[in-house]
Amino acid sequence: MTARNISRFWEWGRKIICVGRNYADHAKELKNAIPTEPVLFLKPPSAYVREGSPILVPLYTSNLHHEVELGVVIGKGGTAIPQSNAMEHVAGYALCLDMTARDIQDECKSKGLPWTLAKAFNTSCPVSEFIPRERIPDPGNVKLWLRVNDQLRQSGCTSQMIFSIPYLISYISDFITLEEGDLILTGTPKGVSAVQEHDELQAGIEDVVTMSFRVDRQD
Ligand SMILES: CC(=O)CC(=O)C(=O)O
Ligand SMILES: [Mg+2]
Repeated sequence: MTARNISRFWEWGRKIICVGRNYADHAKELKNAIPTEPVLFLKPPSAYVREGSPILVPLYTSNLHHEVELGVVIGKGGTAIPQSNAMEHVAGYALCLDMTARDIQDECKSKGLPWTLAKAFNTSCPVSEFIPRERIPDPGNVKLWLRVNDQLRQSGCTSQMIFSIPYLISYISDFITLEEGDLILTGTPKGVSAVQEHDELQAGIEDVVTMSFRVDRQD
């Protein structure tokens, strides 16, 4: 059997675990309380989309938002991982978008319903190429940016995260066993806004990676 290559983790069919409200400035812009514990939700592997394929706007939303986030790719699985060992479980990183149907999320929030249709639809998780861990020696201090049609919309630094990457790995693994190939989205800084059909999204981790996606309406 051929060994699977972690650099194509999106093909493995593993979990995508997302952290919400991990930046105070973003929690404030959506008038959410600053969390005292990480807010978690999931996307299925069918959410992945790679450069060259479009982000599809679901037919049921009229307010699709971009959220640029640092993704952490798990290289070694585990349960109840101590914070002190957490970084040993990281194979690398990816730049990710947590595409969000904000109108549907608002409706779900007001009804006390889960965010699944707002967050987990097909193409809701655009990802960059795999970034080996050596290329980001300090993941707690990298700059993320996102432009829509060449206009800067998001610019933030992972130093603003409320919960650090080791804390998140440890916290998540207490409840959900982490497996090799899982991806953790670590939350978005402020500046989220709506995208439309035919928009061009560009995002980057300063000095490390850039990626581009076009937005299309679903047939
Ligand atoms: C309010 C949200 O959509 C939470 C989220 O995904 C985030 O990144 O923050
Ligand atoms: Mg998010």
